[in-house]
Amino acid sequence: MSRPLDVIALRGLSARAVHGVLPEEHVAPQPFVVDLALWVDGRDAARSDDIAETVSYAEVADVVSTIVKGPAVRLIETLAHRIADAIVSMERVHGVEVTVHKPEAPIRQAFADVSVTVRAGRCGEAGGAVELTRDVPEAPARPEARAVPEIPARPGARVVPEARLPEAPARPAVRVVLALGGNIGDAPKTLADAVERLIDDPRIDVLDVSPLLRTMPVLAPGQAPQDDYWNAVVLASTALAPREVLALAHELEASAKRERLERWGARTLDVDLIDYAGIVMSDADLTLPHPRARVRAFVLAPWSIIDPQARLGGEQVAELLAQAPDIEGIIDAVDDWLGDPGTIMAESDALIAQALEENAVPAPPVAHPPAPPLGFPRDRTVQKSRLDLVPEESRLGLAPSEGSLDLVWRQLWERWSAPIDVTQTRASTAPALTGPTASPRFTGSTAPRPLAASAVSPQLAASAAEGATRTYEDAGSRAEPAFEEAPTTTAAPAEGAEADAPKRRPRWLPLLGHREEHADARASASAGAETPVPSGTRTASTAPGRAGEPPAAPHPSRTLPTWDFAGACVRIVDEASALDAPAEQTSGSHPLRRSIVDPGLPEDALRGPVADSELTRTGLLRKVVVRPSVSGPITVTREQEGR
Ligand SMILES: Nc1ncnc2c1ncn2[C@@H]1O[C@H](COP(=O)(O)OP(=O)(O)OP(=O)(O)O)[C@@H](O)[C@H]1O
Ligand SMILES: Nc1nc2c(c(=O)[nH]1)N=C(CO)CN2
Repeated sequence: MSRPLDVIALRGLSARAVHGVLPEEHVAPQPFVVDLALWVDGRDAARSDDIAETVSYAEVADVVSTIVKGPAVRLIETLAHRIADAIVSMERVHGVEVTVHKPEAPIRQAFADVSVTVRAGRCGEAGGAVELTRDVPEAPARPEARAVPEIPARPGARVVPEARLPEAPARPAVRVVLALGGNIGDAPKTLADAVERLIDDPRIDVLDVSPLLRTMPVLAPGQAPQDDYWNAVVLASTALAPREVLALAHELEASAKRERLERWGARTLDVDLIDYAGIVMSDADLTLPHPRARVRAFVLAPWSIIDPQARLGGEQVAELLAQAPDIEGIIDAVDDWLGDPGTIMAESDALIAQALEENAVPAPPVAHPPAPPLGFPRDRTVQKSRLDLVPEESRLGLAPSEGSLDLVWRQLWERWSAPIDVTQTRASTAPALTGPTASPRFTGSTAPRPLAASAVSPQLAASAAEGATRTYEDAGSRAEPAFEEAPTTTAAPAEGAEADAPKRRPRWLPLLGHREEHADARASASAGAETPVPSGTRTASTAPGRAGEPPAAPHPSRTLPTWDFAGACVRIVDEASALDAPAEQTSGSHPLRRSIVDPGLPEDALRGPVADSELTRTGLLRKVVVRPSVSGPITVTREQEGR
C-alpha cells in the first residue's frame, strides 16, 4: 500500500548571478531566488533519527547554490531544470518542484516578479506515480535553527541526545525591508524603541536604519485629518519565514499598544513588511511585496536614501519615489535619531516654526533664479534656504559630488538649496499649496495642538488660525495631493495677522546641524529647559571646534539606548568622514571628519574609523548599526583629543 511522502520545503534561497538572454545580464549580476519542495520518504529517518536516512537540506541548498552561481545560461527554465535534475537524482528524493524567481529581470513594464516552476520525479505517495501538488506546507522554522549545526551521520545510532536532535529545516537568511510609521504620541521615540527591539531580537539582524522622516498623512478620501507621521525604513536579514516576520511586526505594534479602529487610522506604530527577498505572494494575511509601498513616498524615500539601488517588484525604488503622489509631503528629515528620539518632535516643531517666521515675507512671483542643482544657494541675501539654517561648517562635504549617482540625495540637496518659497512648489498643479498651513506640526488636525508660545511665530499662529490643512489622499483614489478645509473654529486669528496675506511653508528641511549642537539642543529640551533652539539657528561662531573661538560647552550627559555600546557589540558610524584622512588623523580635527560616533557616548567610549564597506552612499549623516557578526571584527581606535 502506498503511503504519503514527506515534504521538505526550502524557500527563498537567493544568490546573485549572471543568467539571461541579454548580453549585459551576463556582466552585471542580479538576484535569483529559488523555492524548492522535495518529496522524500522520511519514515526511516524518523525512526532512527539519523540524517543518513533522509535528505540533508543543507546539501540541497549547496547543490542549488552551486548551479545558480555556476555557468551562465540564458533562460530561467534551463536553470530550473538543471536544479530539478540535480536534486531529483539525489538519493532518497522521490520528486522535486523548483521555482526560480528573477525579480529584477529586464522587463520594460512595471512588474512584480517573474518565475518558472518545473517538476521532476514522483511525488505524493511512496508507492505510486502521483501528481505533484503546489500545496506545499510551510516548513516550521525555529528561530535558533540557524545556530544548530547539522547532525553528522552516525550509522546504526538509535538514540540521539535531546540537545542534538535535528532541527526543523533551516531557512536561509534573506533580506527583508520593514517600514515603520506612527503619528500618535511621541512617534520618534516609539519608532526608536521598535528599532531597538529589532536590534535586540536574535531572530533578525538589522543591517541598516534610515533617517527618520516627518511626513504628511496620506489618507483615504473623506477621512478625518490626522497628525503628521514619522516614518523610517529598516533593512534586515532574517531566516524567519514571511509570516513569521509579519508576526514579529505585529508583536512590535502590540508592544506599542497599537489599536486598529479604522483603516488608515492614526496609530502609535505601524510596521509593514515591504519586501521579503523579492518574493511575490498573496494570501489572506500577507501580500508581498507590500501592495501599496510602490506609491508611498513615506516608504520609498527613507528606503532609497539607505539603498539607492533598491528595487521593488522589479522597479527602481528611486524611480518610483519620483512618481510618488505624496513626495511633496516629506517635511523634515532627521538623520541621527536613534540615540535621543525624545526631543525630535520639539526640535522639528521649533525648526519649522522658525523657518516660517524667517520667511514670512512673500517673495515676488519670479524673484529668484532657479536653485542651482548642487551647492549652496547663490544669492543668500535675497531668500533663505533650508541650508541657510545649518551652520556653514556642518555643511562641509555634505553636498553631493558632481555626477553622483545618488538621485535621492541630489534631489534633497536641490530642494534644500532652493529659497523657501511656495511659489517654487507645484503651484500650477496644486494651487492650494500657496495656502496657509495649519500648525507647525503641519498636521491635518482640526484643532492644532497647543505649542509653547516661544515655539510659535505670529505668522504661524495666523496660519494655524486660517485653518486650511493639507494631507494627501490615497494614491489609488487621486494622484494629486488633496487639500481639506479644516473647520474655522480651531483658533482665532492671531492679532495683526493679515487675513489674506499669502502664507508659506517649508517643504523640506535640512538635516539638523552639527552633531554637538544637535546634542546640546536635544539635551536642553530633555532637561525641560526652554524650547530648544534648533541647531541650525545658532551662528557659526558658536559652533564647537573652530580655531580661535571660545570652546564649546561640555557635552551634557544623555541617556544611552539600552544596547551595549561600551562592550562594542554595536557601533555607530557615520558617513564618508574618514575617506581621505591619513591614518593618524582620526580625530575630529580633520575638516571632512565631522563625527564618527554618537556625540552622546561617554567620553571614554571606543570610537572606530569608518571602513569602506560601511560608508553610506548618500553622504547623509546617519547612524549605522554594525554588529561584529555582520561586518566582521571591528577595528577600534580611541578618538584623539581636541575635537
Ligand atoms: N506586506 C504586509 N505587511 C503588513 N501587513 C500586511 C501585509 N500584507 C498584508 N497585510 C495585512 O494587512 C493587515 C492590515 O495591516 P495594517 O493594520 O497595518 O494596515 P494599515 O497600516 O492600516 O494599512 P496599509 O496596509 O495600507 O499600510 C494586517 O493584519 C496584515 O495581515
Ligand atoms: N505619511 C504617512 N501616511 C500614512 C501612513 C504613514 O506611515 N505615513 N500610513 C498609513 C497606513 O499604513 C496611511 N497613511
